[in-house]
Amino acid sequence: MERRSAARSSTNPMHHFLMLRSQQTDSDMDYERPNVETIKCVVVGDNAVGKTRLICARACNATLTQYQLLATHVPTVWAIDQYRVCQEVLERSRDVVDEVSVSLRLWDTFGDHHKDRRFAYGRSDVVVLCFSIANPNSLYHVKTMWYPEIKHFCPRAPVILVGCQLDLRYADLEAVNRARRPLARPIKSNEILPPERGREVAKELGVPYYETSVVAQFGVKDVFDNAIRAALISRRHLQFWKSHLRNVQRPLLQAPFLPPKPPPPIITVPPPPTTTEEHPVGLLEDPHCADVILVLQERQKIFAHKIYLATSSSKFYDLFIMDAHKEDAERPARGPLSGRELLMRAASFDVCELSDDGDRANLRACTSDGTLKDSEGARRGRLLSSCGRAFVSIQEELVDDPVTYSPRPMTVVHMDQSMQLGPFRAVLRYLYTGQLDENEKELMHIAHIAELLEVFDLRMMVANILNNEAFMNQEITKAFHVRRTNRVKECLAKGTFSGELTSFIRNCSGVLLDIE
Ligand SMILES: Nc1nc2c(ncn2[C@@H]2O[C@H](COP(=O)(O)OP(=O)(O)OP(=O)(O)O)[C@@H](O)[C@H]2O)c(=O)[nH]1
Repeated sequence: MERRSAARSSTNPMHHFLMLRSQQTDSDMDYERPNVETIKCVVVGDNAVGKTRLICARACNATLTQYQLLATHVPTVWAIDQYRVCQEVLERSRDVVDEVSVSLRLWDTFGDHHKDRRFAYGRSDVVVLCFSIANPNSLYHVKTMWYPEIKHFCPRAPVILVGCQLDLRYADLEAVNRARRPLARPIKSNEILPPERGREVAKELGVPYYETSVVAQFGVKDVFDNAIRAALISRRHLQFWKSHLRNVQRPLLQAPFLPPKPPPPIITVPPPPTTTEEHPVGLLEDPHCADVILVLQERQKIFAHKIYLATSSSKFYDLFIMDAHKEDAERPARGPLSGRELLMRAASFDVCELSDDGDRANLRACTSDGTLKDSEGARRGRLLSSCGRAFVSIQEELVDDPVTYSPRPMTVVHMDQSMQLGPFRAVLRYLYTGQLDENEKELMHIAHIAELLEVFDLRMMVANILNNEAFMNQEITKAFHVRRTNRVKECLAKGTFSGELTSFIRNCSGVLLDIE
Protein backbone atom coordinates (compact mmCIF):
# COMPACT_ATOMS: atom_id res chain seq x y z
CA MET A 1 0.00 0.00 0.00
CA GLU A 2 2.80 2.33 1.01
CA ARG A 3 4.66 1.42 -2.17
CA ARG A 4 1.63 2.10 -4.35
CA SER A 5 1.13 5.58 -2.98
CA ALA A 6 4.84 6.28 -3.50
CA ALA A 7 4.48 5.17 -7.10
CA ARG A 8 1.47 7.42 -7.59
CA SER A 9 3.12 10.47 -6.03
CA SER A 10 6.08 10.34 -8.45
CA THR A 11 5.66 11.91 -11.87
CA ASN A 12 8.93 10.61 -13.31
CA PRO A 13 8.26 7.42 -15.29
CA MET A 14 11.86 6.33 -14.92
CA HIS A 15 11.50 6.61 -11.19
CA HIS A 16 8.41 4.39 -11.32
CA PHE A 17 10.26 1.83 -13.35
CA LEU A 18 13.37 1.69 -11.20
CA MET A 19 11.28 1.50 -8.08
CA LEU A 20 9.37 -1.38 -9.55
CA ARG A 21 12.60 -3.03 -10.64
CA SER A 22 13.61 -3.33 -7.04
CA GLN A 23 10.25 -4.00 -5.47
CA GLN A 24 7.99 -5.91 -7.78
CA THR A 25 7.03 -9.43 -6.69
CA ASP A 26 4.65 -11.97 -8.13
CA SER A 27 1.93 -10.75 -5.81
CA ASP A 28 2.01 -7.39 -7.65
CA MET A 29 0.66 -8.89 -10.85
CA ASP A 30 -3.01 -8.13 -10.72
CA TYR A 31 -4.74 -11.39 -11.34
CA GLU A 32 -7.84 -9.60 -10.12
CA ARG A 33 -10.22 -11.10 -12.65
CA PRO A 34 -10.98 -14.76 -12.96
CA ASN A 35 -10.65 -16.19 -16.50
CA VAL A 36 -8.55 -13.23 -17.57
CA GLU A 37 -5.14 -14.31 -18.75
CA THR A 38 -2.55 -11.77 -17.67
CA ILE A 39 0.32 -11.77 -20.11
CA LYS A 40 3.70 -10.27 -19.44
CA CYS A 41 5.27 -9.16 -22.68
CA VAL A 42 8.83 -7.84 -22.58
CA VAL A 43 9.97 -5.55 -25.37
CA VAL A 44 13.69 -5.56 -26.17
CA GLY A 45 15.99 -4.32 -28.91
CA ASP A 46 18.75 -1.81 -29.63
CA ASN A 47 18.60 1.82 -28.52
CA ALA A 48 16.25 4.08 -30.43
CA VAL A 49 14.67 1.38 -32.58
CA GLY A 50 11.23 2.46 -31.39
CA LYS A 51 10.38 0.17 -28.45
CA THR A 52 8.90 2.86 -26.22
CA ARG A 53 6.84 4.38 -29.03
CA LEU A 54 5.49 0.98 -29.95
CA ILE A 55 4.50 0.27 -26.36
CA CYS A 56 2.88 3.69 -25.99
CA ALA A 57 0.95 3.16 -29.21
CA ARG A 58 -0.60 0.00 -27.71
CA ALA A 59 -0.81 0.97 -24.06
CA CYS A 60 -1.79 4.64 -24.32
CA ASN A 61 -3.06 4.85 -27.91
CA ALA A 62 -0.39 7.50 -28.37
CA THR A 63 0.00 8.55 -31.97
CA LEU A 64 2.41 11.22 -33.01
CA THR A 65 3.27 12.82 -36.30
CA GLN A 66 6.59 11.95 -37.81
CA TYR A 67 7.96 15.38 -36.96
CA GLN A 68 6.89 15.20 -33.31
CA LEU A 69 8.59 11.81 -33.14
CA LEU A 70 11.73 12.94 -34.83
CA ALA A 71 12.30 15.85 -32.55
CA THR A 72 11.91 13.98 -29.29
CA HIS A 73 14.05 10.91 -28.80
CA VAL A 74 15.73 10.64 -25.41
CA PRO A 75 16.57 7.21 -24.04
CA THR A 76 13.53 6.35 -21.97
CA VAL A 77 11.66 3.44 -20.51
CA TRP A 78 7.92 3.34 -20.29
CA ALA A 79 7.09 2.53 -16.67
CA ILE A 80 5.32 -0.79 -16.12
CA ASP A 81 3.50 0.57 -13.10
CA GLN A 82 1.42 2.71 -15.44
CA TYR A 83 -1.00 -0.23 -15.20
CA ARG A 84 -1.46 0.62 -11.56
CA VAL A 85 -1.42 4.39 -11.66
CA CYS A 86 -3.43 4.99 -14.76
CA GLN A 87 -6.91 3.56 -15.07
CA GLU A 88 -7.02 4.18 -18.82
CA VAL A 89 -3.80 2.24 -19.38
CA LEU A 90 -5.16 -0.63 -17.32
CA GLU A 91 -8.36 -0.65 -19.31
CA ARG A 92 -6.50 -0.59 -22.60
CA SER A 93 -4.47 -3.59 -21.47
CA ARG A 94 -7.63 -5.68 -21.65
CA ASP A 95 -8.48 -7.40 -24.89
CA VAL A 96 -10.15 -10.48 -26.28
CA VAL A 97 -8.07 -12.57 -28.67
CA ASP A 98 -9.47 -15.78 -30.14
CA GLU A 99 -12.26 -15.64 -27.53
CA VAL A 100 -9.78 -15.45 -24.65
CA SER A 101 -9.92 -12.43 -22.33
CA VAL A 102 -6.46 -11.14 -21.67
CA SER A 103 -4.72 -8.34 -19.87
CA LEU A 104 -1.50 -7.45 -21.65
CA ARG A 105 1.28 -6.02 -19.49
CA LEU A 106 4.04 -4.47 -21.54
CA TRP A 107 7.53 -4.16 -20.13
CA ASP A 108 9.84 -1.64 -21.70
CA THR A 109 13.61 -2.10 -21.37
CA PHE A 110 16.83 -0.20 -21.96
CA GLY A 111 18.45 -0.75 -25.33
CA ASP A 112 22.04 -0.48 -24.07
CA HIS A 113 23.70 -3.83 -24.52
CA HIS A 114 25.60 -3.77 -21.25
CA LYS A 115 22.52 -3.14 -19.02
CA ASP A 116 21.23 -5.95 -16.83
CA ARG A 117 17.73 -6.87 -17.92
CA ARG A 118 17.25 -10.12 -16.02
CA PHE A 119 14.65 -8.51 -13.79
CA ALA A 120 12.55 -7.54 -16.80
CA TYR A 121 12.84 -10.97 -18.39
CA GLY A 122 11.76 -12.76 -15.21
CA ARG A 123 8.53 -14.75 -15.69
CA SER A 124 7.81 -13.20 -19.07
CA ASP A 125 5.22 -14.92 -21.26
CA VAL A 126 6.42 -13.55 -24.57
CA VAL A 127 9.28 -11.38 -25.81
CA VAL A 128 8.85 -8.78 -28.56
CA LEU A 129 12.28 -8.31 -30.14
CA CYS A 130 12.54 -5.03 -32.10
CA PHE A 131 14.92 -3.64 -34.66
CA SER A 132 14.63 -0.60 -36.91
CA ILE A 133 14.21 -1.16 -40.64
CA ALA A 134 16.38 1.96 -41.07
CA ASN A 135 19.27 0.56 -39.03
CA PRO A 136 20.91 -2.66 -40.33
CA ASN A 137 23.08 -2.88 -37.19
CA SER A 138 19.99 -3.23 -35.06
CA LEU A 139 18.96 -6.26 -37.15
CA TYR A 140 22.46 -7.67 -36.90
CA HIS A 141 22.27 -7.39 -33.11
CA VAL A 142 19.02 -9.34 -33.14
CA LYS A 143 21.02 -12.44 -34.02
CA THR A 144 24.29 -11.73 -32.31
CA MET A 145 23.11 -10.23 -29.03
CA TRP A 146 19.36 -10.14 -28.38
CA TYR A 147 18.22 -13.62 -29.31
CA PRO A 148 21.02 -15.31 -27.31
CA GLU A 149 20.22 -13.06 -24.33
CA ILE A 150 16.51 -13.93 -24.49
CA LYS A 151 17.28 -17.64 -24.75
CA HIS A 152 19.55 -17.30 -21.79
CA PHE A 153 17.09 -15.54 -19.48
CA CYS A 154 13.76 -16.98 -20.60
CA PRO A 155 14.42 -20.00 -22.79
CA ARG A 156 10.79 -21.04 -23.01
CA ALA A 157 9.20 -17.68 -23.84
CA PRO A 158 8.09 -17.39 -27.44
CA VAL A 159 9.69 -14.54 -29.41
CA ILE A 160 8.16 -12.20 -31.99
CA LEU A 161 10.50 -10.27 -34.30
CA VAL A 162 9.39 -6.74 -35.17
CA GLY A 163 10.81 -4.34 -37.80
CA CYS A 164 9.91 -0.88 -36.48
CA GLN A 165 9.73 2.48 -38.28
CA LEU A 166 8.40 0.92 -41.47
CA ASP A 167 7.23 4.34 -42.71
CA LEU A 168 10.88 5.31 -43.28
CA ARG A 169 10.93 2.92 -46.24
CA TYR A 170 8.57 5.28 -48.06
CA ALA A 171 9.61 8.60 -46.54
CA ASP A 172 11.48 11.50 -48.09
CA LEU A 173 14.69 10.80 -46.19
CA GLU A 174 16.19 14.19 -46.93
CA ALA A 175 13.25 15.88 -45.23
CA VAL A 176 13.35 13.36 -42.35
CA ASN A 177 17.07 13.96 -41.79
CA ARG A 178 16.57 17.72 -41.85
CA ALA A 179 13.89 17.42 -39.17
CA ARG A 180 15.93 15.13 -36.91
CA ARG A 181 17.91 16.43 -33.97
CA PRO A 182 21.20 17.99 -35.12
CA LEU A 183 23.45 15.27 -33.67
CA ALA A 184 21.30 12.34 -34.77
CA ARG A 185 22.96 10.01 -37.26
CA PRO A 186 21.44 10.68 -40.69
CA ILE A 187 19.31 7.90 -42.14
CA LYS A 188 20.75 6.74 -45.48
CA SER A 189 18.55 5.37 -48.21
CA ASN A 190 20.98 2.49 -48.88
CA GLU A 191 20.55 1.36 -45.28
CA ILE A 192 16.79 0.95 -45.45
CA LEU A 193 16.08 -2.77 -45.14
CA PRO A 194 13.53 -4.51 -47.35
CA PRO A 195 10.97 -6.75 -45.59
CA GLU A 196 12.81 -9.82 -46.89
CA ARG A 197 15.80 -9.11 -44.66
CA GLY A 198 13.64 -9.17 -41.54
CA ARG A 199 11.81 -12.27 -42.74
CA GLU A 200 15.09 -14.10 -43.40
CA VAL A 201 16.30 -13.52 -39.85
CA ALA A 202 12.89 -14.45 -38.43
CA LYS A 203 12.96 -17.68 -40.43
CA GLU A 204 16.47 -18.46 -39.21
CA LEU A 205 15.36 -17.99 -35.61
CA GLY A 206 12.05 -19.78 -36.19
CA VAL A 207 9.91 -16.84 -34.99
CA PRO A 208 7.04 -14.85 -36.55
CA TYR A 209 7.84 -11.51 -38.19
CA TYR A 210 5.85 -8.26 -38.25
CA GLU A 211 6.51 -4.69 -39.26
CA THR A 212 5.16 -1.58 -37.59
CA SER A 213 4.99 2.15 -37.88
CA VAL A 214 3.56 4.32 -35.18
CA VAL A 215 3.49 7.19 -37.68
CA ALA A 216 1.42 5.28 -40.23
CA GLN A 217 -0.37 3.48 -37.37
CA PHE A 218 0.36 0.19 -39.00
CA GLY A 219 1.03 -3.19 -37.46
CA VAL A 220 0.71 -2.28 -33.76
CA LYS A 221 -2.34 -4.48 -33.28
CA ASP A 222 -0.77 -7.24 -35.42
CA VAL A 223 2.28 -7.38 -33.18
CA PHE A 224 0.51 -7.49 -29.85
CA ASP A 225 -2.44 -9.69 -30.86
CA ASN A 226 0.00 -12.24 -32.19
CA ALA A 227 2.32 -11.87 -29.20
CA ILE A 228 -0.75 -12.67 -27.08
CA ARG A 229 -1.49 -15.72 -29.28
CA ALA A 230 2.09 -16.96 -28.96
CA ALA A 231 1.96 -16.51 -25.19
CA LEU A 232 -1.42 -18.26 -24.89
CA ILE A 233 -0.33 -21.22 -26.99
CA SER A 234 2.75 -21.63 -24.87
CA ARG A 235 0.60 -21.39 -21.72
CA ARG A 236 -1.81 -23.97 -23.12
CA HIS A 237 1.04 -26.48 -23.19
CA LEU A 238 1.73 -25.98 -19.50
CA GLN A 239 -1.83 -25.42 -18.29
CA PHE A 240 -3.62 -27.98 -20.44
CA TRP A 241 -6.71 -27.96 -18.20
CA LYS A 242 -7.60 -24.42 -19.29
CA SER A 243 -10.25 -25.30 -21.86
CA HIS A 244 -10.89 -21.67 -22.86
CA LEU A 245 -7.45 -21.63 -24.52
CA ARG A 246 -8.59 -24.35 -26.93
CA ASN A 247 -9.37 -22.01 -29.82
CA VAL A 248 -6.24 -19.89 -29.73
CA GLN A 249 -4.62 -19.72 -33.14
CA ARG A 250 -0.95 -19.73 -33.96
CA PRO A 251 0.44 -16.25 -34.76
CA LEU A 252 -1.04 -15.12 -38.08
CA LEU A 253 0.69 -13.73 -41.14
CA GLN A 254 0.62 -9.96 -41.43
CA ALA A 255 -1.27 -8.30 -44.27
CA PRO A 256 1.08 -6.23 -46.43
CA PHE A 257 1.44 -2.51 -45.84
CA LEU A 258 -0.07 -0.33 -48.55
CA PRO A 259 2.28 2.61 -48.99
CA PRO A 260 0.57 5.99 -48.89
CA LYS A 261 -0.35 7.48 -52.24
CA PRO A 262 2.10 10.17 -53.28
CA PRO A 263 0.56 13.64 -53.09
CA PRO A 264 -1.01 14.78 -56.37
CA PRO A 265 1.35 16.86 -58.48
CA ILE A 266 1.01 20.61 -58.10
CA ILE A 267 -0.07 22.00 -61.45
CA THR A 268 0.47 25.69 -61.92
CA VAL A 269 -1.20 27.30 -64.89
CA PRO A 270 1.01 30.08 -66.21
CA PRO A 271 -0.57 33.54 -66.15
CA PRO A 272 -1.80 34.95 -69.47
CA PRO A 273 1.03 36.31 -71.60
CA THR A 274 1.97 39.89 -70.94
CA THR A 275 5.07 40.60 -73.01
CA THR A 276 5.32 40.41 -76.76
CA GLU A 277 7.76 37.47 -76.53
CA GLU A 278 5.27 35.38 -74.56
CA HIS A 279 2.43 36.28 -76.85
CA PRO A 280 1.20 33.69 -79.36
CA VAL A 281 3.01 35.58 -82.05
CA GLY A 282 6.18 34.20 -80.47
CA LEU A 283 5.15 30.88 -81.97
CA LEU A 284 5.58 32.37 -85.41
CA GLU A 285 9.23 33.14 -84.70
CA ASP A 286 9.85 29.91 -82.79
CA PRO A 287 7.45 27.45 -84.42
CA HIS A 288 6.84 24.87 -81.68
CA CYS A 289 4.06 22.43 -82.55
CA ALA A 290 3.68 23.81 -86.08
CA ASP A 291 1.31 21.72 -88.18
CA VAL A 292 1.11 23.72 -91.39
CA ILE A 293 3.61 25.27 -93.79
CA LEU A 294 2.56 28.28 -95.83
CA VAL A 295 4.61 28.59 -98.99
CA LEU A 296 5.01 32.03 -100.53
CA GLN A 297 6.12 32.48 -104.07
CA GLU A 298 7.33 28.87 -104.19
CA ARG A 299 10.36 29.74 -102.09
CA GLN A 300 9.56 31.02 -98.69
CA LYS A 301 8.18 28.64 -96.12
CA ILE A 302 6.45 29.86 -92.98
CA PHE A 303 5.59 27.38 -90.26
CA ALA A 304 2.22 28.08 -88.65
CA HIS A 305 -0.59 26.54 -86.58
CA LYS A 306 -3.95 25.51 -87.96
CA ILE A 307 -5.79 26.35 -84.77
CA TYR A 308 -4.66 29.99 -84.91
CA LEU A 309 -5.24 30.42 -88.60
CA ALA A 310 -8.61 28.69 -88.69
CA THR A 311 -10.06 30.49 -85.69
CA SER A 312 -9.16 33.94 -86.94
CA SER A 313 -9.79 33.51 -90.66
CA SER A 314 -12.84 31.76 -92.06
CA LYS A 315 -10.96 31.19 -95.34
CA PHE A 316 -8.34 29.13 -93.52
CA TYR A 317 -11.07 27.41 -91.49
CA ASP A 318 -12.89 26.30 -94.65
CA LEU A 319 -9.63 25.20 -96.23
CA PHE A 320 -8.55 22.97 -93.34
CA ILE A 321 -12.03 21.57 -92.78
CA MET A 322 -12.40 20.77 -96.46
CA ASP A 323 -8.99 19.12 -96.46
CA ALA A 324 -9.78 17.04 -93.39
CA HIS A 325 -13.09 15.87 -94.90
CA LYS A 326 -11.47 15.04 -98.16
CA GLU A 327 -8.72 13.07 -96.37
CA ASP A 328 -11.31 11.22 -94.31
CA ALA A 329 -13.36 10.38 -97.37
CA GLU A 330 -10.32 8.99 -99.15
CA ARG A 331 -8.64 7.26 -96.24
CA PRO A 332 -10.87 4.14 -95.86
CA ALA A 333 -10.42 3.14 -99.47
CA ARG A 334 -6.74 3.91 -99.50
CA GLY A 335 -5.92 2.80 -95.95
CA PRO A 336 -3.63 4.76 -93.65
CA LEU A 337 -0.72 6.60 -95.20
CA SER A 338 2.36 4.48 -95.50
CA GLY A 339 5.84 5.82 -94.84
CA ARG A 340 6.57 5.43 -98.56
CA GLU A 341 3.56 7.50 -99.52
CA LEU A 342 4.57 10.24 -97.18
CA LEU A 343 8.08 10.16 -98.58
CA MET A 344 6.68 10.43 -102.09
CA ARG A 345 4.80 13.47 -100.99
CA ALA A 346 7.97 14.89 -99.45
CA ALA A 347 9.61 14.37 -102.79
CA SER A 348 6.75 16.11 -104.54
CA PHE A 349 7.14 19.06 -102.18
CA ASP A 350 10.79 19.36 -103.18
CA VAL A 351 9.70 19.47 -106.79
CA CYS A 352 7.24 22.25 -106.01
CA GLU A 353 9.87 24.21 -104.17
CA LEU A 354 12.24 24.12 -107.06
CA SER A 355 9.68 24.67 -109.80
CA ASP A 356 9.51 27.95 -111.64
CA ASP A 357 6.43 29.78 -112.81
CA GLY A 358 6.23 27.50 -115.80
CA ASP A 359 5.90 24.47 -113.56
CA ARG A 360 3.23 26.23 -111.60
CA ALA A 361 1.32 26.85 -114.80
CA ASN A 362 1.59 23.12 -115.51
CA LEU A 363 0.33 22.28 -112.08
CA ARG A 364 -2.61 24.59 -112.46
CA ALA A 365 -3.45 22.85 -115.68
CA CYS A 366 -3.58 19.45 -113.98
CA THR A 367 -6.49 17.07 -113.54
CA SER A 368 -10.00 18.33 -113.19
CA ASP A 369 -10.65 16.88 -109.70
CA GLY A 370 -7.91 19.16 -108.47
CA THR A 371 -5.68 16.27 -107.39
CA LEU A 372 -2.08 16.39 -108.52
CA LYS A 373 -0.68 13.03 -109.65
CA ASP A 374 2.88 11.94 -110.25
CA SER A 375 3.92 9.55 -112.96
CA GLU A 376 2.88 6.51 -110.86
CA GLY A 377 -0.52 7.97 -110.26
CA ALA A 378 0.04 8.73 -106.55
CA ARG A 379 -1.72 11.75 -105.12
CA ARG A 380 0.56 14.79 -104.92
CA GLY A 381 -1.75 17.53 -103.67
CA ARG A 382 -4.94 19.31 -104.52
CA LEU A 383 -5.45 22.45 -106.54
CA LEU A 384 -7.67 25.00 -104.90
CA SER A 385 -9.00 27.10 -107.73
CA SER A 386 -12.50 26.74 -106.29
CA CYS A 387 -11.44 28.31 -102.97
CA GLY A 388 -10.94 31.81 -104.27
CA ARG A 389 -7.59 33.36 -105.01
CA ALA A 390 -5.84 33.09 -101.66
CA PHE A 391 -4.64 29.49 -101.99
CA VAL A 392 -3.11 27.59 -104.88
CA SER A 393 -2.83 24.06 -103.54
CA ILE A 394 -2.84 21.98 -100.39
CA GLN A 395 -1.21 18.67 -99.65
CA GLU A 396 0.20 16.52 -96.86
CA GLU A 397 3.97 16.27 -96.74
CA LEU A 398 6.54 14.51 -94.61
CA VAL A 399 8.58 17.49 -93.46
CA ASP A 400 11.45 17.96 -91.00
CA ASP A 401 9.98 19.50 -87.87
CA PRO A 402 11.58 22.94 -87.44
CA VAL A 403 12.20 22.33 -83.74
CA THR A 404 12.95 18.61 -83.40
CA TYR A 405 14.32 18.14 -86.93
CA SER A 406 12.63 14.78 -87.13
CA PRO A 407 10.32 14.19 -90.10
CA ARG A 408 6.59 14.37 -89.51
CA PRO A 409 3.52 14.93 -91.64
CA MET A 410 2.39 18.53 -92.09
CA THR A 411 -0.11 20.29 -94.30
CA VAL A 412 1.58 22.38 -96.96
CA VAL A 413 -0.43 25.25 -98.44
CA HIS A 414 0.89 27.16 -101.43
CA MET A 415 -0.35 30.73 -101.21
CA ASP A 416 -1.26 32.99 -104.09
CA GLN A 417 1.77 34.33 -105.97
CA SER A 418 0.84 37.91 -105.21
CA MET A 419 1.53 37.54 -101.49
CA GLN A 420 4.88 38.89 -100.37
CA LEU A 421 6.76 37.91 -97.27
CA GLY A 422 6.79 41.22 -95.33
CA PRO A 423 3.10 42.09 -95.60
CA PHE A 424 2.13 38.44 -95.25
CA ARG A 425 3.97 38.27 -91.93
CA ALA A 426 2.03 41.35 -90.74
CA VAL A 427 -1.21 39.58 -91.70
CA LEU A 428 -0.13 36.45 -89.83
CA ARG A 429 0.70 38.57 -86.79
CA TYR A 430 -2.85 39.89 -86.94
CA LEU A 431 -4.24 36.36 -87.23
CA TYR A 432 -2.32 35.32 -84.12
CA THR A 433 -2.79 38.47 -82.00
CA GLY A 434 -5.58 40.62 -83.42
CA GLN A 435 -3.15 43.52 -83.70
CA LEU A 436 -1.76 45.58 -86.54
CA ASP A 437 1.20 47.88 -86.00
CA GLU A 438 0.20 51.32 -87.23
CA ASN A 439 3.80 51.88 -88.38
CA GLU A 440 3.65 49.00 -90.85
CA LYS A 441 5.10 50.17 -94.13
CA GLU A 442 3.27 48.16 -96.74
CA LEU A 443 -0.28 48.83 -95.67
CA MET A 444 -1.71 48.48 -99.17
CA HIS A 445 -0.16 45.03 -99.57
CA ILE A 446 -1.52 44.05 -96.19
CA ALA A 447 -4.98 45.24 -97.23
CA HIS A 448 -4.65 43.20 -100.43
CA ILE A 449 -3.82 39.98 -98.54
CA ALA A 450 -6.57 40.71 -96.01
CA GLU A 451 -9.03 40.89 -98.88
CA LEU A 452 -7.80 37.65 -100.41
CA LEU A 453 -8.16 35.92 -97.05
CA GLU A 454 -11.46 37.74 -96.40
CA VAL A 455 -10.20 39.09 -93.09
CA PHE A 456 -12.33 42.19 -93.26
CA ASP A 457 -11.52 43.51 -89.80
CA LEU A 458 -7.87 43.69 -90.80
CA ARG A 459 -8.86 45.51 -93.94
CA MET A 460 -10.75 47.96 -91.76
CA MET A 461 -7.75 48.41 -89.47
CA VAL A 462 -5.63 49.37 -92.45
CA ALA A 463 -8.29 51.87 -93.47
CA ASN A 464 -8.35 53.33 -89.95
CA ILE A 465 -4.59 53.81 -89.97
CA LEU A 466 -4.71 55.43 -93.38
CA ASN A 467 -7.47 57.75 -92.13
CA ASN A 468 -5.45 58.65 -89.02
CA GLU A 469 -7.99 56.85 -86.86
CA ALA A 470 -5.74 54.06 -85.61
CA PHE A 471 -7.19 54.50 -82.08
CA MET A 472 -10.33 52.74 -83.35
CA ASN A 473 -8.33 49.60 -83.94
CA GLN A 474 -8.27 48.80 -80.23
CA GLU A 475 -11.96 47.99 -80.38
CA ILE A 476 -11.37 45.73 -83.36
CA THR A 477 -8.64 43.91 -81.45
CA LYS A 478 -10.98 43.42 -78.50
CA ALA A 479 -13.74 42.08 -80.73
CA PHE A 480 -11.17 39.81 -82.42
CA HIS A 481 -10.32 38.17 -79.10
CA VAL A 482 -13.93 37.63 -78.07
CA ARG A 483 -14.74 36.10 -81.43
CA ARG A 484 -11.68 33.90 -81.51
CA THR A 485 -12.12 32.71 -77.94
CA ASN A 486 -15.58 31.46 -78.84
CA ARG A 487 -14.30 29.76 -81.96
CA VAL A 488 -11.46 28.07 -80.11
CA LYS A 489 -13.87 26.78 -77.48
CA GLU A 490 -16.09 25.46 -80.23
CA CYS A 491 -13.17 23.75 -81.97
CA LEU A 492 -11.97 22.23 -78.69
CA ALA A 493 -15.49 21.00 -77.91
CA LYS A 494 -15.93 19.45 -81.34
CA GLY A 495 -12.34 18.22 -81.55
CA THR A 496 -12.04 19.93 -84.93
CA PHE A 497 -8.27 20.27 -84.88
CA SER A 498 -6.28 17.64 -83.09
CA GLY A 499 -2.66 18.77 -83.36
CA GLU A 500 -0.14 19.02 -80.55
CA LEU A 501 -0.83 22.71 -80.05
CA THR A 502 -4.56 22.12 -79.77
CA SER A 503 -3.97 19.51 -77.05
CA PHE A 504 -1.63 21.92 -75.31
CA ILE A 505 -4.19 24.72 -75.47
CA ARG A 506 -6.83 22.35 -74.10
CA ASN A 507 -4.53 21.31 -71.26
CA CYS A 508 -3.48 24.79 -70.25
CA SER A 509 -6.96 26.31 -70.39
CA GLY A 510 -6.32 28.21 -73.55
CA VAL A 511 -3.64 30.41 -72.08
CA LEU A 512 -1.84 30.66 -75.41
CA LEU A 513 -4.98 31.94 -77.02
CA ASP A 514 -5.79 34.38 -74.23
CA ILE A 515 -8.97 32.46 -73.45
CA GLU A 516 -10.40 33.86 -70.24
N1 LIG B 1 9.55 7.32 -38.47
C1 LIG B 1 9.37 6.66 -37.34
N2 LIG B 1 10.16 6.91 -36.31
C2 LIG B 1 9.96 6.24 -35.15
C3 LIG B 1 8.95 5.30 -35.03
N3 LIG B 1 9.00 4.82 -33.77
C4 LIG B 1 10.01 5.44 -33.17
N4 LIG B 1 10.60 6.30 -34.00
C5 LIG B 1 11.80 7.10 -33.79
O1 LIG B 1 12.69 6.41 -32.98
C6 LIG B 1 13.09 7.23 -31.91
C7 LIG B 1 13.29 6.32 -30.73
O2 LIG B 1 12.05 5.82 -30.36
P1 LIG B 1 11.89 5.15 -28.94
O3 LIG B 1 10.58 4.51 -28.91
O4 LIG B 1 12.19 6.13 -27.85
O5 LIG B 1 13.08 4.11 -29.03
P2 LIG B 1 13.54 3.08 -27.97
O6 LIG B 1 13.84 1.83 -28.71
O7 LIG B 1 12.57 3.00 -26.85
O8 LIG B 1 14.89 3.75 -27.51
P3 LIG B 1 15.71 3.60 -26.11
O9 LIG B 1 14.82 4.13 -25.07
O10 LIG B 1 16.91 4.43 -26.39
O11 LIG B 1 16.01 2.17 -25.94
C8 LIG B 1 11.97 8.24 -31.74
O12 LIG B 1 12.40 9.46 -31.28
C9 LIG B 1 11.55 8.42 -33.13
O13 LIG B 1 12.44 9.35 -33.69
C10 LIG B 1 8.12 5.03 -36.19
O14 LIG B 1 7.22 4.21 -36.21
N5 LIG B 1 8.39 5.75 -37.30
